[in-house]
Amino acid sequence: MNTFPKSVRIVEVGARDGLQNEKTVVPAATKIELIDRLTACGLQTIEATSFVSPKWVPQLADAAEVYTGIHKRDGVAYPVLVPNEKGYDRAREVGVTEIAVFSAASEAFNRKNINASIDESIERFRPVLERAKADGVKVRGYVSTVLGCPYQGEVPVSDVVRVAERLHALGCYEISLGDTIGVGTPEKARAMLRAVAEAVPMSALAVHFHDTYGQALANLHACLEEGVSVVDSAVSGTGGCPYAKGATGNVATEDVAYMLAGMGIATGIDLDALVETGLWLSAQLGRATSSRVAKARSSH
Ligand SMILES: CC(=O)SCCNC(=O)CCNC(=O)[C@H](O)C(C)(C)COP(=O)(O)OP(=O)(O)OC[C@H]1O[C@@H](n2cnc3c(N)ncnc32)[C@H](O)[C@@H]1OP(=O)(O)O
Ligand SMILES: CC(=O)CC(=O)O
Repeated sequence: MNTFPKSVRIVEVGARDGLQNEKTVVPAATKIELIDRLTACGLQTIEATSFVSPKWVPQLADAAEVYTGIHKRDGVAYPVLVPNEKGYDRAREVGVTEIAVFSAASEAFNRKNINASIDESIERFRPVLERAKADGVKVRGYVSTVLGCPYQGEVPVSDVVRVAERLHALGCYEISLGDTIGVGTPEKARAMLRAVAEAVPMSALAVHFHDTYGQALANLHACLEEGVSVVDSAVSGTGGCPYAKGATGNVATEDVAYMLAGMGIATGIDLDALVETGLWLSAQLGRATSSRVAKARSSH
């Protein structure tokens, strides 16, 4: 007997994960239009940008301008990535009410990505979480490299569990488990999620699959069967991390929404509007969409 959820909340990460790895800097006005279009598609959570160092991720140096420019709809969350207190200060200056902190299950990746060990990153997040609690700001936590690391290779499941548990204990209301380089396969993803769910309640877990090896939808299906009900994805299948070479985009939101609709699982998303938004974005980026649903719908 499966335990598929009745509804799924999709966390749209295209404006952040999707655009952080672009070769050219996408203009702030385009980012703002993208987020406004995504809002109109019925998404409940739209990650807007990152308040990280512009030296490390110049593509998102316009975070304040983008966050200020978007037309926020009541009931829709617009979280942003924050790596440290400086990022928290910058985010709060423009009125951010939800943030995400991010660490990894692999030491090697964490060092490359945020110049810190896992322990150091958790200590860096501690004052951020304390201030967020006092300010009434919600905090999500990411664990990257949950199914493989570009530098270390295999990542023990016990390392994923440990970091997820620590972020949850620190006060993150939800932990997103990221297959940063898209190497996972369904039964490995299922086993990893089951192990984490023994330490952190399933209701506080999300999954985040990159599609490098074409396994993301299958991984997702296995995790939905385990009962996860929050899924990260990126419109048009954009995405990638500048510090995880070789990884391709996230699973496309259009493809996730189509699969979930076919399974009778509610998302609240207007698929036609989303496909249109993804095609608009790929035109802005000057390349074809990576969404199979968008390709199928635009070929006839
Ligand atoms: C899997 C994924 O997709 S994860 C998301 C993608 N990856 C990322 O976004 C990587 C983000 N990483 C970073 O921003 C960096 O590694 C940091 C900020 C976390 C740490 O970098 P470090 O160089 O060790 O930071 P450090 O504290 O020494 O500061 C260095 C400079 O950056 C500035 N800085 C640090 N944090 C921030 C911030 N949040 N916002 C703006 N500037 C910052 C400092 O002021 C300093 O500037 P200066 O050289 O002009 O004095
Ligand atoms: C922070 C993320 O974007 C998650 C990941 O891909 O590891």
